[in-house]
Amino acid sequence: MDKIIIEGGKRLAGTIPISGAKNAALTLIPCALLTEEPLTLRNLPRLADIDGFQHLMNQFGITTSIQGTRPEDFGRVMTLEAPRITSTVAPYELVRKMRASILVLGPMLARMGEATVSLPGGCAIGNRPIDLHLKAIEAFGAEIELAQGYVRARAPDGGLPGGEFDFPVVSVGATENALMAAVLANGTSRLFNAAREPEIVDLCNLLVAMGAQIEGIGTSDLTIHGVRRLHGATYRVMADRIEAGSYACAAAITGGEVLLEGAKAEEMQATLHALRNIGIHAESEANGVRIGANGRLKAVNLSTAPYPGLATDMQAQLMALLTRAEGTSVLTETIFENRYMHVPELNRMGANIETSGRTAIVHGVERLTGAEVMATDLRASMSLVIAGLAAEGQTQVRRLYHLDRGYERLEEKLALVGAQVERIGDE
Ligand SMILES: CC(=O)N[C@H]1[C@@H](OP(=O)(O)OP(=O)(O)OC[C@H]2O[C@@H](n3ccc(=O)[nH]c3=O)[C@H](O)[C@@H]2O)O[C@H](CO)[C@@H](O)[C@@H]1O
Ligand SMILES: C=C(OP(=O)(O)O)C(=O)O
Repeated sequence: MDKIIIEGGKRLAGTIPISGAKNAALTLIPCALLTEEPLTLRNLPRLADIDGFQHLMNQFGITTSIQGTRPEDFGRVMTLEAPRITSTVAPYELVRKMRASILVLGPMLARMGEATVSLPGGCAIGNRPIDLHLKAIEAFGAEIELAQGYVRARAPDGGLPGGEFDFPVVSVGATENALMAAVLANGTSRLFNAAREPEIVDLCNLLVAMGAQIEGIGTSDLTIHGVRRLHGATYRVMADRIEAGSYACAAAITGGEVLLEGAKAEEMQATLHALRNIGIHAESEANGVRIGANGRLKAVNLSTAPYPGLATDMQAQLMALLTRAEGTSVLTETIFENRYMHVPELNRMGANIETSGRTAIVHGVERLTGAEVMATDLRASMSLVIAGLAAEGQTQVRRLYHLDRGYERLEEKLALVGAQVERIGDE
């Protein structure tokens, strides 16, 4: 299994190109199910999750072609074309590897009047149910059946009528599924307390480019007037605000200065606000966001929340940064119940963190020391890389398949700004 070896203590300086957003790409790709015409997505990140989603789309009879396969290219262009759907089943084998597969439920149902998708199951960061995905499309007129680990959704003859749903909890994925189900409904649908994440805005913008009629984009109340058909489009995936925030933490913990090229400050305000409170300079520039640190870090209290609050996907990376701050920080994770798996590993590197339920208390330490570490989820793995960049000596991060789900060519990007980092296969 591959591992990354980091020699800590190098100050990061220079420019890091920010890739297209994984979490946007994973909801834009299933939009290809909504039209017979080609959908071309530009700036797709090269990630294991994108490859997995491509396989899933192929399973439905959708053809996919990719440009930009030169090793030196960041980002790719994928054209998906679905003149005919040959299967409406998303099998366990593919869904198991990638939770976001559930996002085919809404568009498949909208196009074909039925969809059968394996239940994704729990995962490392928490239980992650899909009840709200199902309730929202039920409210639009679908019949749902659960059997043998699969969810089967059917629309009445003539298609989904559309309807209203008020989310009791803000859910990014359920909002996305509901939107993709509603765009081809016979009537008007309304979503209340919908998620407002920039990735949802990106999805709405693509759907509108395909001919959908959506009001309230960027707010928590969305009105979707169903249309008879959608057409193809060419669309550029938004920049990855979580990748950008992760590299901001990496630069900050080394006292470095980097330009996060392509990052959009307005989409990562909560992260930039947290960084400024920690004592980091963060400025928006024409072609990205500039991060500068002078080495001194201040403790802060942070709590995750749905957008525009602080993203849960930034919690682990900010915690790694705060291990080196002066004083004690308190972090509260309000979105997922089990998202502190990086804590024991960070403590093995010399951090001093205690957890109690959803709270983590981070007592800043003078120094971190390199260690062999591994984590069980994507952002937790990144937090170990960040700690490793500041640690004395060598850190080895294992189980890279987590990082490969969400960070395009991590070691190359870090090397660009002066990190001493190498990926090796040890088997
Ligand atoms: C591919 C993708 O975009 N993943 C992101 C998406 O995940 P995902 O869409 O899975 O996360 P949700 O926004 O749905 O989850 C938010 C909360 O709602 C709960 N919930 C969700 C659905 C449901 O049917 N019932 C329910 O109770 C979850 O357990 C969680 O406590 O948003 C999360 C929250 O910003 C991010 O951490 C993930 O990176
Ligand atoms: C939790 C994440 O992703 P996913 O929902 O794909 O597991 C993430 O991006 O941090």
